[in-house]
Amino acid sequence: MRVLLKDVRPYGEGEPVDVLVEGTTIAEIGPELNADADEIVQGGGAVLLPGFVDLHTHLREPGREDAETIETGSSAAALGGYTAVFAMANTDPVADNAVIVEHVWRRGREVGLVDVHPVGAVTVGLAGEKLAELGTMRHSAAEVRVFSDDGKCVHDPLLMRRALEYTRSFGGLVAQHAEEPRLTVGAQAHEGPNAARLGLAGWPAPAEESIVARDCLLAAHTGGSLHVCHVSTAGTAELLRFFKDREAGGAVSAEVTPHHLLLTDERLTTYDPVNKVNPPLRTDADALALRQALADGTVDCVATDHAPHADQDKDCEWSAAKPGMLGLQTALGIVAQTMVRSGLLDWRGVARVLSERPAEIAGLSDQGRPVAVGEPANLALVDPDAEWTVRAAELASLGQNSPFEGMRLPGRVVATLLRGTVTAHEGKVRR
Ligand SMILES: NC(=O)N[C@@H](CC(=O)O)C(=O)O
Repeated sequence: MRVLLKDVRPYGEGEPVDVLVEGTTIAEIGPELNADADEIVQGGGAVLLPGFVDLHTHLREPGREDAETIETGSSAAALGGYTAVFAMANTDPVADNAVIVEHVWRRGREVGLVDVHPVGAVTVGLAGEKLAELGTMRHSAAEVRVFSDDGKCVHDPLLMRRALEYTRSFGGLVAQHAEEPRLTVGAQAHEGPNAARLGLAGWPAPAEESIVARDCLLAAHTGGSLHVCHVSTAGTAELLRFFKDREAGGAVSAEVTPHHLLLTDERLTTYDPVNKVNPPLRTDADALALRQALADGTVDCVATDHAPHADQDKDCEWSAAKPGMLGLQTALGIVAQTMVRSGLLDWRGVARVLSERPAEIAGLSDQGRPVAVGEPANLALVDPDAEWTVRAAELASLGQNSPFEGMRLPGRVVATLLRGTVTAHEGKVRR
């Protein structure tokens, strides 16, 4: 199979070139290639990037196939420019053993639109009491490297220490949902004037920051690898800056979500649960600090925390609604808007935060690679100028809980290629 990408600009730099993909790899790059191809994708000067890697996706299968399935979530991922996603473990049953992670991994392969890497739970049933069989999941067919109780915090410091020590022995990573549960009992919104005015119980910034500080100390002490999920406060960015500068032995990485880059708790006045998410939308100052931290590398990457929910879990009163937002098909647009249009990142920077760093953090050798001859053809082709309007009903996810409904976003994904095969083109998935 030969696919010819015409008139594309790798990393948005220089004059347009053609890129010939042969089999699974990039075979040739040059101006006006005259190659016989089975398929020609017209780029029209669009930006060619390495395919995106999402360290934080909820695919809901097994258990809540009314909200998302591995198939619908994979479609959303391909349409969003992703070539690999990490499926969080908070399914039902929980992905805390080899049988479940192998099921998720196999189903991802059957669908074939994106590499689905299951995340293993850190503790049995996400209960925070006993370590799950991390080594067994590591040595299963799914080869799990990333472990997380996301949705819940591993709040027992001794368990967290053991998880960091144990995963270190096989090059694994603990991705922490940083939320001190004693400080967020009943919490509904960012603790501040808006929550007070609206009568919503507050989720204070130190509930996140105290766990981040503790875990950075534990990572340094154990030499384990910590990844901080969905950083949401300016204070967390400051802590990461401090700990990353110290080079104290452990490896610390962090992600920010598109919604925390763009949205704030000003949106809560309508009490529309589409804006309910964990950690909560915070202040303007937090969002600006997070953009800065992403631009200067303090926060390594963007991860979606794509969290689809069925209508009955969102179309209800605020306190009963589940937290979470769709993210896979809008991530690029929001990064383009908040980071590229603002001048904080160029397209090489976008490749870093959406592809290269997440692939490195997760230890993927065939993703996040340069757009260059001989490299695997995992690619996202992006029209930087095309604006589009978000319509949740038109997104591939089963859940429709997008807070970006009706928004116009720049940066449209024209095509996605997974190992040389076009998985999405002009808004349609290829199966
Ligand atoms: N991020 C969210 O708001 N929701 C996540 C889990 C969680 O972190 O609560 C989900 O699984 O729905």
